[in-house]
Order: sequence, then structure tokens, then C-alpha cells
Amino acid sequence: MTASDDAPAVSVRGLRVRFGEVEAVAGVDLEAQAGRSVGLLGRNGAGKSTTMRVLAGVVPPSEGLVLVAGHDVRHEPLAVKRAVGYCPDVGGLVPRATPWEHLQLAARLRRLPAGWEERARELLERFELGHVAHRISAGFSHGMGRRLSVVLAALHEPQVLLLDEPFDGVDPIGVEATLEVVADARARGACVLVSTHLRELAIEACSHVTVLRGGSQVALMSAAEMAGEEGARAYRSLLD
Ligand SMILES: Nc1ncnc2c1ncn2[C@@H]1O[C@H](COP(=O)(O)OP(=O)(O)OP(=O)(O)O)[C@@H](O)[C@H]1O
Repeated sequence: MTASDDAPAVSVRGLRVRFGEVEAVAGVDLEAQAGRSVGLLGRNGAGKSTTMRVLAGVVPPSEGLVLVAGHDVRHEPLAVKRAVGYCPDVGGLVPRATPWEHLQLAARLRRLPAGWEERARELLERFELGHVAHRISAGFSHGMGRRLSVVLAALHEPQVLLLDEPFDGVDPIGVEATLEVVADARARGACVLVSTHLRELAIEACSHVTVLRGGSQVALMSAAEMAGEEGARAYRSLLD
């Protein structure tokens, strides 16, 4: 099954995720159409990364119905993984591999047609990683690793792009490149989800934002409603 034109690219209904006694996500509903981007905001431990992991097909929901590009994450995790590009909040890189080797592996696993190298080079240049393309990533700074993770998530132009803390520790060039990747993805009809603590960047990158608190969703609004001093106050009041 694939998403029909008007079906949401991401549909989350009553999502709950438990790890033993801990309820990491305790009720999230979300719908995002193709061409939209949604920001996930909330304090440390609010459940953002767990929600992202469910959308990436990495962690199964304990309860709820989650469809990504028309695929049920519970029953079709492989189809979900094929449809998404996922930048995890931590990890995901092989320390002994170079950026180019990461890209070669991603291209092989995703069976990308010949010609992917050009897009890979263009992304590396955009993120100013071209000069370290053949250096092992073990010595990369945190921000360089973040930038490479975004490149890897975006390489195959996925239907759904999931960026978990893509701006964390990233310099202004990397932030700009990431915003461009989000805008490009939206322009070609992909749906983008961005988890971040940075309200202003969420507003810049996203059409809508949702705020999580203690695993529960406490707001879903247009990004414009979060803007300015009034938006900052509204956001602050949602945090505790
Ligand atoms: N594998 C796990 N086992 C046990 N508890 C977990 C696991 N993963 C997440 N949690 C717990 O679930 C809650 C939500 O965590 P999550 O990482 O989703 O939050 P977050 O909003 O992404 O936080 P941050 O902003 O700090 O990255 C936290 O209390 C966390 O300790």
C-alpha cells in the first residue's frame, strides 16, 4: 500500500510507548500532509525522540495507530524504513567509516540508481563536508556528525524526512544548509518532521508545531502562532 495523493504522509492516532514502567509517550495525535513540515517541541524527556523513533520504524508503538507514507509502523516496519530518511538524535554513524563510505553504504542498502554520487557530492558541499569526505568520522566534532547525519537522511530524497535535533551544536552554515534541505524536501512534496529545542528555528523550518510535555501532547498549532514575544510566552507556558 502506498499513500494516496490526499492521504496524510504521517498519521498518528493515540500513540503510547512504554519501556517497562516508563511511559515515554502517553498520547500523541498528529497528521502531516505531503509538502508540510511539523516541529516537535518540548522539554528534555518530553517524548520527542521516542515519537521520532516510532515514525522511523525503529521502536514499535505500545498503543495507537501510526501510518507513515501509508504504511503501518507495527506491521510494515521495513516499508516504513524505505519511505523515511531518519537523522537520529544520537548515534547512527560508524566511527571508522568516512562520510563517503557512509554514503556508499546508504546508496547500496537503498539500491539507489546510478547517478546518486552527484547528489551526494552536492549535499557534502552544501554542508561543507566536502573536504573531509574521505576522513574517518571518529574525529568529527559533534556538529560535523550532526551535519553528516542530515546528509545521510536526505540522500535518497525520502517521502518522509525525520530530523531529530538536527540543529544541536551546529554552526550557522550547517543550520542554513539544514533549512535548505527541509525547504527542498517540502518543495518536492515530502513531509518533514523536525524535533528541536530551538523555537525560532522550528518556526523557520516548519509550517506547524506540536508541543509535548511528559509524553503527552499539549498543543498543536501553526508555526506563526509561536512567533514573536507573544509566541515565546505561549510556548513557555506550555512547558510546565
Ligand atoms: N529505551 C528506553 N528505556 C527506558 N526509558 C526510555 C527509553 N527511551 C526513552 N526513555 C524515557 O522516555 C522519556 C522520553 O524520552 P525521549 O528521549 O523521547 O525524550 P525527548 O523529548 O527526546 O528528550 P530530549 O529533549 O532530552 O532529547 C524519558 O523519560 C526517557 O528517560
